[in-house]
Amino acid sequence: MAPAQEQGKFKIALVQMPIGSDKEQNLNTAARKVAEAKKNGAYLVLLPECFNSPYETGSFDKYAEEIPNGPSSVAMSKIAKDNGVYLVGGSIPEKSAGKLYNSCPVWDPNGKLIALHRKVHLFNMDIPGKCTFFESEAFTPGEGVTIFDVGLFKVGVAICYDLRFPEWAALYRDQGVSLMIYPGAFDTYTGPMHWDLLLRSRALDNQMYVAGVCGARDTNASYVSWGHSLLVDPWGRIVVEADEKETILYHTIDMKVCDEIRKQIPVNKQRRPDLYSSKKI
Ligand SMILES: O=C(O)CCC(=O)C(=O)O
Repeated sequence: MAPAQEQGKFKIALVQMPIGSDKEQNLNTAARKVAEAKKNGAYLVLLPECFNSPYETGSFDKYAEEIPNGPSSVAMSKIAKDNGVYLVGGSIPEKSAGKLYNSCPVWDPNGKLIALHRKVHLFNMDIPGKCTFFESEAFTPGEGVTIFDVGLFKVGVAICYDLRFPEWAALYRDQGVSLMIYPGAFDTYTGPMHWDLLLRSRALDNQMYVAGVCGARDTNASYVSWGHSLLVDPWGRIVVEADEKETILYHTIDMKVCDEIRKQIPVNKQRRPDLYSSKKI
C-alpha cells in the first residue's frame, strides 16, 4: 500500500513561532518547532513570513542573505533533511544581484531547494494613524507563480499581500493547485477585518485548501503581527485556527475533499469568460 501522502492525504503543520531580532535564535526556534511537528506526524511544515528577521523595512538589508548559499538556507535545508519533511521556509529577506526580495524557499525531505517564491505584490499601504508600511522602499517585486508537488497535491506559494489579489490565486488554480500557502504578517488593524475573510475567499473561489501562517504576536516589536494562523478547506470552512500566541496547528489534508466540491459545485467548468469583459456591458 502506498504511503498516505502518495494517495493524496497527509498532515501539514502551521508553525506560529516567536520572531525576534536575533537571527540565530530565530533559526534555532524554527529547528525546534519543525522537529516537534515531525514528531506529531507532519509531512509538510510551514513557517511564517520573515521568520529570521524583524518585519521592518530598515532591517531587511541587514538580515538579507543569498538563497541557497546563505546561513539561513543552509540551516533550513538541514532542518528539512534531518526531519525528512517538506519545509516551506516562510520568507526571508533575499539578496540577489544587488537587489532585495521577500522570498520563500521550499525544501524537500532530502534538503534540496525545489521552489522559490519572490513576493509579487509588495505591501505598500497607508492608513494614517493605523497602518503605514512601504515594502517597496526595500524590496523588488518577484514576477511569477510558484508551484511544487507533494504526493498528489500541487502546492502553490505566495506571500501575505499577494493574498489580496484574486486574479493571482486563480492563476494557481488554473495550474491545478489544490493547496495554497500564504506565509503572512497582517497587522492588528487589517488583521481582524480582512485576514480570515481573504483566506476563506481565496479557498472558496478556487475550491482549494488555503493556509495562512504568521509569527506569534510580539507587542514590543515595531510591527505587531495579528497572528491567527489558520487553515481553510476547499468548502471555505476554517478547520484550524490559532489565537495570537506561539503554537503549531495540524490538519490532515485530503485530495478527496477538493475533488468532492469541484464535482458537486463545478463552478470552474461553468465560468463564462466570453462575457467577463467590460466591452460586453
Ligand atoms: O494586506 C495587509 O493588510 C497586510 C499585508 C502584510 O502584512 C504583508 O504583506 O506582509
